[in-house]
Amino acid sequence: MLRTIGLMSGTSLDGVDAAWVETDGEAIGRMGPVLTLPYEPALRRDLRRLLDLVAGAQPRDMAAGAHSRDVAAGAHSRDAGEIAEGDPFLADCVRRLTARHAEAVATLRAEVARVLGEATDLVGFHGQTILHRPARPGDAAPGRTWQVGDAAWLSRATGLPVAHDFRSADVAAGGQGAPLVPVVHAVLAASLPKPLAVLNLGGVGNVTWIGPDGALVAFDTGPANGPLDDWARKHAQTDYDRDGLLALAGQPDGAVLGRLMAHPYLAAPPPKSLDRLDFDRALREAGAQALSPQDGAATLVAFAAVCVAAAGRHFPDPPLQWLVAGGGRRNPAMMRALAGTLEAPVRPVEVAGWNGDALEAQAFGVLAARCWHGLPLTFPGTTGAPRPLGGGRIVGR
Ligand SMILES: Nc1ncnc2c1ncn2[C@@H]1O[C@H](COP(=O)(O)OP(=O)(O)OP(=O)(O)O)[C@@H](O)[C@H]1O
Ligand SMILES: CC(=O)N[C@H]1[C@@H]2OC[C@@H](O2)[C@@H](O)[C@@H]1O[C@H](C)C(=O)O
Repeated sequence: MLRTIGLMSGTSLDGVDAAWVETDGEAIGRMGPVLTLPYEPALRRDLRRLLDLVAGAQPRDMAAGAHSRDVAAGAHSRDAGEIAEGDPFLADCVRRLTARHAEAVATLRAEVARVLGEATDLVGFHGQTILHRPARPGDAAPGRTWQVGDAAWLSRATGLPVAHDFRSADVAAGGQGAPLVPVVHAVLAASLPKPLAVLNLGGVGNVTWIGPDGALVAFDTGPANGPLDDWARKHAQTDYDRDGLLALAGQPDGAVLGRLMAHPYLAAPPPKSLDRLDFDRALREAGAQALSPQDGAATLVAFAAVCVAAAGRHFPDPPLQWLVAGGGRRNPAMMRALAGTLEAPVRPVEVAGWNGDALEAQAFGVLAARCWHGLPLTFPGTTGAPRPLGGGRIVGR
């Protein structure tokens, strides 16, 4: 087995998660220490600005109707906006982001040596997604997904081989390029009763349905914490709605929620995936901005839960339970909304003995090992890949 460190910097832009995992890509041996290194506020702000700049003056965010129009017309904006490779602001963000990842690897390696007396063979480096525009059904042009981070620099800094660029081969083959973690959910859930739904509530939500025969259906559900974080930053001057206090003090607005629920993304069949900013325009057009801080937060939470319920309607069979990972499971308003909307029990992944904060980082350790061994990362049921597809590249092997 390979001794891996998986690194994930998610759409919440809050920091880098790192986890040590022993794996051959098909089975998981020991799970070692994990850690999160938060980004300093200036880096968070700059990454958030980078997303806006890359989306460009005419972001392909999905106002109600845009998804179906795209599907019908087979066209949406392909421009990568105002930032291109080599831009000095981008380069500076990448340098600071990669340095923080190197720090995470160094700190975790020291901890692994201390606690387990073990070394590390391979790093799985997701990088930071700054643009995600996979092809939609009917699109003639190929899609694009862009994760930034300097894998060669990280490899030199750590002296380890680094697997990276996990999504682009799938997108080039017509897949969605996301979600990638489902194959790892399936490994972890091997002994759990099926059908099972594993829900990740990050900036964006994604779900993996695992059938009794191991079949996978996975896709992004809709916005989860992303718009809520933006809302809390604007209306409560906090990075996120800690413990759901703002949302719990408000009421979802029926009219705004009704307009959001009509969004074509919810009814669109999988495969499907989202950019962090894809719903911003729809939220504005639905009138969310006019709500009070409390009602706005409650409405965003309710909408995230409605998106998850809509996702459940795309499963072949209802799940026996929903296991929830990601920061959203720490938000009592979110968990309450899910419990009120979904029919099966909703529980944090910790009930299965998993670590809901480290799951994605652990997954990128496993995906790095799969890349190393040439095993597929994506499947027709997960990203809509035309067949099981390998992905990722390794630097420093
Ligand atoms: N105590 C809490 N109360 C409310 N929300 C919380 C709490 N802890 C974390 N969160 C939410 O979880 C978010 C972070 O979640 P997570 O780390 O899973 O996201 P991510 O990995 O960056 O995103 P993605 O999975 O989309 O890539 C925070 O931005 C916040 O919205
Ligand atoms: C393009 C991209 O980075 N997508 C992320 C994002 O964050 C959550 C959701 O949207 C998910 O599809 C994906 O991440 C996880 C790790 C995945 O690929 O499984």
